[in-house]
Amino acid sequence: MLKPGPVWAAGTMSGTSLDGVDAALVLSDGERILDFGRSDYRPYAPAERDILHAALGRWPGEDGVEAAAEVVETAHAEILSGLSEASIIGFHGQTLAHDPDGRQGPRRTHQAGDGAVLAEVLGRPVVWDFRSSDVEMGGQGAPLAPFFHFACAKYAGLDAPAVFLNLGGVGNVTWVDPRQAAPEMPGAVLAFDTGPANAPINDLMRIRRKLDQDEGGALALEGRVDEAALQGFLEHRYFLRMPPKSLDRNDFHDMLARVSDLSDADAAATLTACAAAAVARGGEHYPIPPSAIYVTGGGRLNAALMVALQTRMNCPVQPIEDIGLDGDMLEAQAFAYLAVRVARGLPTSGPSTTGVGALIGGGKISQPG
Ligand SMILES: Nc1ncnc2c1ncn2[C@@H]1O[C@H](COP(=O)(O)OP(=O)(O)OP(=O)(O)O)[C@@H](O)[C@H]1O
Ligand SMILES: CC(=O)N[C@H]1[C@@H]2OC[C@@H](O2)[C@@H](O)[C@@H]1O[C@H](C)C(=O)O
Repeated sequence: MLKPGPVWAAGTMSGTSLDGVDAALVLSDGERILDFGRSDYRPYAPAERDILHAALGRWPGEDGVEAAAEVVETAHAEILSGLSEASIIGFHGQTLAHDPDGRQGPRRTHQAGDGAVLAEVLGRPVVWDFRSSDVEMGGQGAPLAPFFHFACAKYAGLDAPAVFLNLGGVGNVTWVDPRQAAPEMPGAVLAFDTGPANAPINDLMRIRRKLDQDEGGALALEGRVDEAALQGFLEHRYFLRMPPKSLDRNDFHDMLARVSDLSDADAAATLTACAAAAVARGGEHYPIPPSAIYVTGGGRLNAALMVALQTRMNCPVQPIEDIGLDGDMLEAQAFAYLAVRVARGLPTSGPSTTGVGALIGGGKISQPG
C-alpha cells in the first residue's frame, strides 16, 4: 500500500510521434500537486522506431505487436530505473490503436507494453492500462490529462478559466475553471482532441525532405496557405461532433493528399494552418471564454504554428513555460499524478473529459512479486 500523504511518483509518456519516452517525477497526494521533480528523455533508436511504426494500427495478438511491446518495455525499464525516488510509477505505454467508437470492430484502445513486467523489473508498483476501463464503460478513453491540468492550474495560481493546449502528433485541449474546488466538480473541466497537429507536418517533412519535423516552423513560414485545401479539411465530420471526442492518429489520413499538388513550403504552411484552424474550431465549445491558452507539447516550438494560432484566437496564446510549467514533460507528469489518483481510489476521468457516463478511476495496479 502507498503511504498516506504526498508521495513521489514517476510518470511516462511515449507519444504518438514515436520519437521516444519522457519520464518525470511529481510529488502529489492525488489531489494537489506539491512539487515537480527531475525528468528524463530516452529517444527510440531508428530500428526501434521502425518496429513501433510497423505495429501502428494493430491490436494485441496481431503481427508485430509483441516486438513493439518489447521495445516499449525495454525503453521504459531503462529510463525508470534512473528515477529511483519514485515510490509508484504511472506507465502510459505506447498507443498503437484507438477505436473508442467501434468504427473498425469492437470499441477498444491499445497501449503496448505490459506494466506487470515493468513492476517485476523495477521492484515498484506500476499503474498502467489507464484507458481501457474508460472505453469499456462507454468513454473515449482519452484525453486523460484534464484532471491533471486542473491540478496544474491550481499549482500555477490561476484564478480565471484558461485552456491547456497540447500540440503533439494530435492536438488536445482542456478548458479549466480553477475557481472550482476539484476537477470532478461540474463545470471544472471540458476536454477533447482538437484534430491533427504535428503528425501530418512530420509526415510531409519525412516524405518531401527526409527530415523528422519542420524545425521551428521555418518551412511553413516561407509558404502560403492554400485556402481551398484548408476549407476542405474543415469540412471533416469530426468538427461537427460535440465534445467529449478523441482521435486516432490515422483518422485524418487524407491530409497529405490535400496538399499533394502544392510546393513543399505551401504544403507545410497549409498543414500548419489546418492544425491551428482545428484548435480554433474547438473554441466554440468553451463554456466561458478563456483568459489565455497555454501551449504544451512539441508544437509550441513551431513558430509558424504559434503565429497561426494567435491570429485565430481572441486571447493570448503562450507557451506553458510562462506559468512555470514544463511543456516537454507535462504528459509524463500527468501519468505520475494519475498513478497516485488510481492508487488512492480517486477518479481519473468523467463525463466532461472522456464522455464516460460517470466518474471512473481507470488503470490497473501491478505489484512486484
Ligand atoms: N523545435 C521544433 N520545431 C518544430 N516542431 C517541433 C519542434 N520540437 C518538436 N516539434 C514537434 O513536436 C512533436 C513532438 O511533440 P510531443 O513530444 O509533444 O508529441 P507526442 O507526445 O509524441 O504526441 P502526443 O501528445 O500526440 O502523444 C515532434 O514530432 C515535432 O512535430
Ligand atoms: C489514445 C491516446 O493515446 N491519445 C493520446 C494522443 O496524444 C494526444 C491526444 O492523442 C490525447 O488524446 C492522448 O494523450 C493525452 C496525454 C491524454 O490522454 O490526455
